[in-house]
Amino acid sequence: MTTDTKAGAPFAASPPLPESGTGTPVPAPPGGARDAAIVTRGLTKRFRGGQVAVDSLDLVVPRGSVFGFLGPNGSGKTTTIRMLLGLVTPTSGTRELLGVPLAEALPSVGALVEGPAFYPYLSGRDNLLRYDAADRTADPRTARERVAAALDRVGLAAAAGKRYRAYSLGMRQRLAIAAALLGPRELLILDEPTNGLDPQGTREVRALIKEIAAEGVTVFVSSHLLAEVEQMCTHAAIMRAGRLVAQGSLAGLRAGEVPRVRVETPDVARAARVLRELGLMDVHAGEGEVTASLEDVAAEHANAELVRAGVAVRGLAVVRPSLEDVFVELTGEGFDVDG
Ligand SMILES: Nc1ncnc2c1ncn2[C@@H]1O[C@H](COP(=O)(O)OP(=O)(O)OP(=O)(O)O)[C@@H](O)[C@H]1O
Repeated sequence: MTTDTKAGAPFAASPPLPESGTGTPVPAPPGGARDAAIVTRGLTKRFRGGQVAVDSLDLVVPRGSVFGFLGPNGSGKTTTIRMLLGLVTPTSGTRELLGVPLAEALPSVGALVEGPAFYPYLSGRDNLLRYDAADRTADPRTARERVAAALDRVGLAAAAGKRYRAYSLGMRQRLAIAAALLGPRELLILDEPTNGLDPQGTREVRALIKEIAAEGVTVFVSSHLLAEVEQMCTHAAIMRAGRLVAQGSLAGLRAGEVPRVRVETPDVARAARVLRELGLMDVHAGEGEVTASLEDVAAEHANAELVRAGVAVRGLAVVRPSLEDVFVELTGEGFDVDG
């Protein structure tokens, strides 16, 4: 996904046109899908060359969640998002947004897929006015109010009259999100919204996503950054090579992983022996520290036993599993991106 200026390019693509509908609404599967903002069933996209970009995807995105759609580059995130928005026709399977057929839902869905191309010499406000004018469902008489509200919502009210080219990367991306928020939205779908941003811009966009979610909008956001999803999201789905590896709340995803204890000590050999004797598993003795899987042993009990055995404990910490641990556990592979 890119969000950049294409000087002289024709004005940005208008908001996605509704498809003719997806047929019968998908019946709610068990597990709260009735309250879902997005439900897909067997959603599949096979491109003409035979490449299966998305393979039988069953996704349930709870309303009110900030849902991280996580996967390495090429794992099928953008293709899924394009299918959700009716920009790509699925080869098979169904998708339902906001509990109604796609055409009905799309006016309540804001999206940032390929970032809109803004004119560098126009102000943020004028760019949004042009963007709004391209939406044939929007009432031109209320365009100014809509644009002002969207700019205010992303914190650009004070910079509304500034030319786009003077905007920082973060401001540019916030303007793109403002474009997705021109109407009243229940669901916001963002494809890699922090991609290509500097650290400041990334912080701005992450903070904005949290604010929008706090107002009750469900946010579905794709990312190839594990750390980003951990910081920003309440729920996540993990994709790998077009397939869904896992989905759920972050707490639920991590729950299958046993926490580890890390003991800082000069007596690594003795500490490792004590921990093994206590029943801790997967004990690793390193330079000045021992780590082990806690299993059912309470950390304070392990600490007391170490001290009783005469181990000099300099520090002891319980390390909660990360999403990366979950990913590695599920796939046997590392997540091939940096944080
Ligand atoms: N129009 C297309 N024709 C053929 N293959 C495609 C097309 N679009 C995507 N693909 C392939 O489908 C797979 C999934 O791509 P997709 O862009 O959905 O992944 P992604 O997770 O969004 O990755 P990225 O973050 O790199 O865009 C990739 O192997 C890609 O090369």
